[in-house]
Amino acid sequence: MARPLIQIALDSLDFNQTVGLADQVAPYVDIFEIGTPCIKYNGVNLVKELKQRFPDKLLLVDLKTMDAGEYEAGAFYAAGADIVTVLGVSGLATIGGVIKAAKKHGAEVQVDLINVDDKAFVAKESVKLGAQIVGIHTGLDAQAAGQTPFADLQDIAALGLNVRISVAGGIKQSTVQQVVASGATIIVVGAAIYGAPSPAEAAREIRELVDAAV
Ligand SMILES: O=C(CO)[C@H](O)[C@H](O)COP(=O)(O)O
Repeated sequence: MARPLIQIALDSLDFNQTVGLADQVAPYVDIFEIGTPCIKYNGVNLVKELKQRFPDKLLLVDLKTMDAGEYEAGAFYAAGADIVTVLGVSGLATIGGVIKAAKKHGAEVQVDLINVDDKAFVAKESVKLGAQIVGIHTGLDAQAAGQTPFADLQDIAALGLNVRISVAGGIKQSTVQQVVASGATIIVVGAAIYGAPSPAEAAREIRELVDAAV
């Protein structure tokens, strides 16, 4: 099994706090995710700053695009994004537009299955269109209502699609090995790292647990 990648969700609105957190956890993570509220607040300048400071990290911009896929995503790929997210609920035309923009920049696309009813259908069609990653995602509001991503992860992994599977939604030390065993190859962690007394220590623990699970 290839070593799963760890993605830190940088979900603060504050530019300097975001860069500071990235700096603290950099030794333990593979992907910096600029979270949706953060990218809306800070825009392309933050993409450029993180790319310049951390050229060896993958940079995911969590646009959660809903329309105008090629146009919206293009600017973020041009600024340095390696991966941009598009919503599965947006429809295949929008997903296809983001894939077109990604191809122009030699970059990748993650289709976020958050709130998609027929996740298997959208995952299969996204792979046919050329998406490299599908995201199983229980959002922050759904987490607050008690939902988790675990059952959906198992269902999508069981399809055996030729695609990387990302999982997000309250993943923490006690669940990280379970999601690796279920087939996730990108493990997204936000609050369990940035909300910890020592984010660097929390990220180090997650790294050790993920590596031990392979
Ligand atoms: O994309 C997000 C919310 O829409 C979050 O960044 C993602 O859920 C990861 O954060 P956490 O680990 O705190 O759930």
